[in-house]
Amino acid sequence: MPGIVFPKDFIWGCATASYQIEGAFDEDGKGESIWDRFSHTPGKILNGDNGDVACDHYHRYKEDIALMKEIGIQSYRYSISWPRIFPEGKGQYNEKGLDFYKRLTYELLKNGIKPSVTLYHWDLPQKLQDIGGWANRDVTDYFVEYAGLLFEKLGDVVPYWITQNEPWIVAFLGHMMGVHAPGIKDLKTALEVFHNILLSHGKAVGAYRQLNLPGKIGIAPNFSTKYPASDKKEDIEACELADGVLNKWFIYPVFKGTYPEDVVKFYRDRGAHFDFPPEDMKIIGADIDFLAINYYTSEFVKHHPVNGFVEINNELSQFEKTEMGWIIYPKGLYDLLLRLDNDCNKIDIIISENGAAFDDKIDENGNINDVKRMNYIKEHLIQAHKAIEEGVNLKGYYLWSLMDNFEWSFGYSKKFGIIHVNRENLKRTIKNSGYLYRDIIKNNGL
Ligand SMILES: OC[C@H]1NNC[C@@H](O)[C@@H]1O
Repeated sequence: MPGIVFPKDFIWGCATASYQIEGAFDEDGKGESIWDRFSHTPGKILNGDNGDVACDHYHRYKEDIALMKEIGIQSYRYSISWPRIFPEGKGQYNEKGLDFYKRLTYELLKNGIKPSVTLYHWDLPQKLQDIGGWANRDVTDYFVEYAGLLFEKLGDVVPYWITQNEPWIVAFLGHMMGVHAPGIKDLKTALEVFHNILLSHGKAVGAYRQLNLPGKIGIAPNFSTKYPASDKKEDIEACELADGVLNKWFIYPVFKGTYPEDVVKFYRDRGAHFDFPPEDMKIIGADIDFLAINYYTSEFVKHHPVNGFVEINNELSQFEKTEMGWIIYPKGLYDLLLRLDNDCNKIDIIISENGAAFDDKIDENGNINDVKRMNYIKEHLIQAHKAIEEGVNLKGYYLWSLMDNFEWSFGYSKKFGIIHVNRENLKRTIKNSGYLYRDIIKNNGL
């Protein structure tokens, strides 16, 4: 493979999220989050794991930033824990909580690492869940109050802001499947939550614009590319529906001012319809500076007589899978990038998450030769580069994740890090994938 070189100003980053790495779940005035509540509820998380300590990043952030510097990370995507800032979700803010993020942000800047801040990565203050959570439209205004404080306190030094992480996961895993916090299982609630999260995003973008800040603001949906399992008409239609439920359900409201009609009908036919003021769509469609995409895998789709579609990756033995059971399908990233370039008016795109969980082995010398993760990274970067050559405005890549961390309902059993974290003593060890990433960054390519 001839040397692949990315554009000279391409951003090489890595990503984490507050609940997954910080720990200090009740320290310095932090309020309870819905993930504190969920992970403290017996039976919700594998092995009874929780984020009480996590990777103790709250206390070890300087050590972690030193590791980022050793690898050469140019930008660090982290999320802010809303209940650390507003323990009750609104009202009086917690100076000590804000101080942690000031210290973290300035330590990054001191080390020449660009901060990329995600305002919401799932840890809603429990007090807001107690009044309905994201299904309560008032929470969109409390989100703007929270975002506004951070814009005011950090907006002059943080160049990249992401309003919401994976609205679809929050809405459907948290409010329809019940496998994420707050553990609700109701389709209508999930649809209301999804809408309110997009509404909160649009309102926060509006607030950001009012302040004339020097940075850029976007949103980070999760996408996966859908392929029909056969060229049968019924499978092609099923694939269209699956693409609508996940991908179009985000793209249409944010970029086309409406929800996709076929999917609205799909939900209405299942007794779930939600109403909202039509002027919401203008707010949701606020102009953003970049689209941040989280891509891990793709799905092959078949017709299903009752549900309309079924995803059949579990039956596909021809693809290697990660520890999450997700097929490794790098071309899905290329196809997604070309599609988004077309559907989203050639907007600047950042890959805000891409990575893989594997069952890493530590050798007798304490080294971790995680070849599968190294191959995953290389293969996806090759596809990303192909998309750039096709004219896609891809501006950066944030690897998920900097370190092994709390993988939601799977607890600490699934490891995505390029840095290993010993669960006994929290010792950090850079894996061979971390050294590979160091070389990729140094060479600005493969
Ligand atoms: O499953 C891997 C990642 N996916 N996107 C959201 C993150 O919080 C997850 O750890």
